[in-house]
Amino acid sequence: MLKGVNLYLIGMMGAGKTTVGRELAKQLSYGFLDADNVIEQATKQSINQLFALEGEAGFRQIETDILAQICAFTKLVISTGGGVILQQKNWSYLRHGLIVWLDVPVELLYTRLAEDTTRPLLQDVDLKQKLRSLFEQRQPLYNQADLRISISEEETPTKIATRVLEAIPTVLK
Ligand SMILES: Nc1ncnc2c1ncn2[C@@H]1O[C@H](COP(=O)(O)OP(=O)(O)O)[C@@H](O)[C@H]1O
Ligand SMILES: O=C(O)C1=C[C@@H](OP(=O)(O)O)[C@@H](O)[C@H](O)C1
Ligand SMILES: [Mg+2]
Repeated sequence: MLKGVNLYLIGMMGAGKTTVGRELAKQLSYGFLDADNVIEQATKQSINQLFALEGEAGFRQIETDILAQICAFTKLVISTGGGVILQQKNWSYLRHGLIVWLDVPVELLYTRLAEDTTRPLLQDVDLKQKLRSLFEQRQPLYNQADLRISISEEETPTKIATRVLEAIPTVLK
């Protein structure tokens, strides 16, 4: 159906990009890459360490460099980090493939991320407030995806992956 074209998952932290991406790759018989994971392997640093060492700006540069390399490959599901949409340049890489936005309400993100310590932007802040403000800033950018999958209440990753696959034919030219 996709003829080898890559599928890029975008959306807020906690939307399930990493979890659903793995499942989608299985269902599509595609390879799977999580961009944050590739960054961690390439730099031998955790995302937390990278933010501490390089700042967010340094992390964004690495993220762009990694995306530039990943997009040269085909037959991949790529789960991006939630902030990938912030850099205009990244869109030129994402547009090599089909871009799917997992749109999950802040309330649900909050319940998923309340105990999380792996996302530097969410530490030592009012979590709900921070998620709200990030969503407000980023929503217009996520909205540039080819496909939006709205997840209003908890569904299994398998179910969500199936919904994505069912929706893809509606946006293929
Ligand atoms: N469909 C789902 N149902 C229940 N929990 C989920 C679902 N998708 C993700 N999660 C959980 O939410 C958290 C964030 O998921 P993750 O895939 O890391 O999101 P992202 O990569 O978009 O930040 C994880 O603890 C994960 O297990
Ligand atoms: O939204 C963001 O700015 C970020 C999202 C994270 O990935 P997930 O979206 O997979 O949590 C990770 O790239 C980093 O902590 C920054
Ligand atoms: Mg992730």
